[in-house]
This record gives sequence, structure tokens and C-alpha cells, in this order.
Amino acid sequence: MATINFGGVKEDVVTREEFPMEKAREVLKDETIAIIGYGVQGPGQSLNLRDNGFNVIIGQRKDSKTWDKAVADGWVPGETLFEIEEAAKRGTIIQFLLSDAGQISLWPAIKQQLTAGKALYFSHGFGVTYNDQTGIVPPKDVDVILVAPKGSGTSLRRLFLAGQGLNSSFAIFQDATGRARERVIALGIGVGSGYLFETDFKKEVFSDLTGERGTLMGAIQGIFAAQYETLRSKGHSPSEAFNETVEELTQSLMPLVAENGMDWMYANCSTTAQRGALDWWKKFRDATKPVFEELYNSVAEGKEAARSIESNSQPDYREKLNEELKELRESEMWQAGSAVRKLRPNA
Ligand SMILES: NC(=O)c1ccc[n+]([C@@H]2O[C@H](COP(=O)([O-])OP(=O)(O)OC[C@H]3O[C@@H](n4cnc5c(N)ncnc54)[C@H](O)[C@@H]3O)[C@@H](O)[C@H]2O)c1
Ligand SMILES: CC(C)(O)[C@@H](O)C(=O)O
Ligand SMILES: [Mg+2]
Ligand SMILES: [Mg+2]
Repeated sequence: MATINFGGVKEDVVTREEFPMEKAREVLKDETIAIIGYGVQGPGQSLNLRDNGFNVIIGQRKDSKTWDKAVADGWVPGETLFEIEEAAKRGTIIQFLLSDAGQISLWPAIKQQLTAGKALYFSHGFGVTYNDQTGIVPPKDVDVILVAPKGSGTSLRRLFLAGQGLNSSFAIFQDATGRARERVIALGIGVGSGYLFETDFKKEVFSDLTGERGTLMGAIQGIFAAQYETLRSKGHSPSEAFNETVEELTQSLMPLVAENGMDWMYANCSTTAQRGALDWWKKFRDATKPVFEELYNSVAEGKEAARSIESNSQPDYREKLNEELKELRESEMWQAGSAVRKLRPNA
């Protein structure tokens, strides 16, 4: 473990330098890693593991679109692609990567294949933390571990192909074999993580649900919409409103933040912009802080989990989701965005 100073707080993290790929391959050389589910994380993690030289098989329902997708990605039926129960039977490490709601109905079938000494791997603390709602209580004689990439499975794969990596958290809920730690770290390195930081299942799910509902996805859309609507109501054109709300942020300013932090981005803007941003950011913080408190409490009380399970277990879940996504896509702001994207010089 490398001890790193994160803004005055020291944390132990695992880097690829201290835990190289060869070591990960050595730790997992006798394991069969069964990836159950081929949605977003499934493809990203399994393809990275396969390309890194691990022994990987996929479990999917036959006659499904995702089975066909797995075949298109080079998984071979009967050799590396199986029905869910068969893959779980063959795997010594079972990576449970169905949707969080989907894991509930498949749990009895997976549990049956969890013989002593196997490892049960999640990419979220959801199922175990909210076990009063999911019924996921692993047997005592298996390792229960987690690697949660901090980003989309699509990004995990893209960054891997670009020779980079997404940071991931890891956690051990149960160490039945004495090997849980080396197994989870080796898997974290194998799926293509940048660096790994340790957490526990509850902290992982509380922070993850807060982040995706907050600044990463929910809050950002909310604040975009509020500014865009204000500009439009004051007579600004869609082009002006979209550029001033979204396009400049994603194309110009966020890459600067990613490179060297917020102060450096500010320093590369005009003194006029700096003055205004420095005056206004605390007002936005204070205005939204109560909403974040409400959000975190809702996560901690299990209300967000209940809402996700309830909504994502409906048979017409996909159709309803598509309707809601359509509402976003067809809003004037994102229609303007579509036009703006087509006008990018490299489009
Ligand atoms: N999406 C991400 O980028 C991301 C990032 C970090 C962690 N995670 C976590 O990783 C896990 C997998 O997430 P995901 O987004 O890849 O999942 P997903 O929602 O895309 O679903 C994965 C697969 O599960 C299948 N599935 C769902 N319900 C099913 C059921 N009842 N029976 C059989 N198959 C079913 C879907 O068809 C899909 O192939 C989750 O725990 C999630 O919270 C996801
Ligand atoms: C990619 C995210 C938002 O980080 C993940 O948490 C998810 O649930 O998809
Ligand atoms: Mg999440
Ligand atoms: Mg996340």
C-alpha cells in the first residue's frame, strides 16, 4: 500500500506499480472468473480482464440481446459463454454484475452455486447493504468482495484501450478463505483500475448513490436546466444559452479542471470571470447544501434503494425509462445540444 496525502488526510491506496499485472495474474492463475450480466459493467470488466490474460467466462440468458452482444465481442457459446447458472457453477469467482434490482430475482440461483471457498464479487455495496430489501445474504464460507469502478463501464473499456484507467474503490465484506484481500486487489488491477482505494460496502453504496443523484448526474442536469431556462426567458437564443451553459463547460473548461484543478481553470479565465466565480460559488454551495443533506439522508434511510428496486423491477421498466430519456433528449436544451455537436469542427 502506498500512503498518499489527500489534502491533509493520509490514505493507503494500491497502485499498479506496487501491484503489477503479473502479480495479479499469479494470484488468480487457478481461478475461473464468471461474469454474470453483460449490461454496462459486464462488457467493460470482462473484456479488460480477458485482454489482461485472465481466465474469464460470461453468464447470460440465451436468446437475449446481451447474449448476441457477448457473441459479437468474441465470447464463444459452450466455451466462454454460458447460461447464468452454468457460468456460476463453473466460476470460482462470481462477479455479480446484473442490475441491482435484477440481482434480487437471480440471487437464489447464484447462491446455490456458491460452494465453500468461492468468491462473490460485486461492483456495488447495494445488494449486501440493503439486504433487508434485497434478501442477499451470502453464505459464511465464501469471500465477499467488491471493486467499484468510479465511472461508466463504457469509460472503463475506453480508457483501458487508451492505455489509461478509471480509479476504483475496493472492499472486503467477508474473508472466509484468508485470500479475500489478494483476490480483490488482483481483480481490481485486472479490470483496469487506475489506483484502488479501500472502503466498506455501506460507505461505497452511500457515496455512490449520493454522487450519481448529485453532482455527477442529477444535480448537474438540474443546474444546467435552471441556467438555460433563465437565459432563454431573458431573450437569449438557444445557441447562446447552450454554449454558455453546457458546451463551453464540457469542451473548454472541464478539461482544464481535470488537468490541474479548479483554481487553475479560474486562473486561465479573465479577471472579470474570476471575480464573478469567486463571488458566486459559495452562494450556489449554500443554496444546494440542504438538497444534498436531504439526498444523503434518503440514501442512508434506504429510501433511494427502495425507489430503485420498485421502479427497476417493473416489467415495462425499459419503456418507461425510454420515455423519460426521450423527455430529456427532446427538450429544447438537448436538441440545441445535438445541433451544436454536429457543428463541432471534427464532427
Ligand atoms: N453502469 C455502470 O457503469 C456502473 C458503474 C459502477 C458500478 N456499477 C454496478 O455494477 C453492477 C452492474 O451494473 P450495470 O449498469 O452493468 O447493470 P445493468 O443495469 O446494465 O444490467 C446488467 C445486466 O443485467 C441484466 N438483467 C437485469 N435484470 C435481470 C434479470 N432479472 N434477469 C436476468 N438478467 C437481468 C440486464 O439485461 C443486463 O444485461 C450494478 O451493481 C451497478 O450498480 C455500474
Ligand atoms: C457510472 C456511475 C454513475 O458512477 C455508476 O455509479 C452507475 O451506477 O452507473
Ligand atoms: Mg451507481
Ligand atoms: Mg458510481
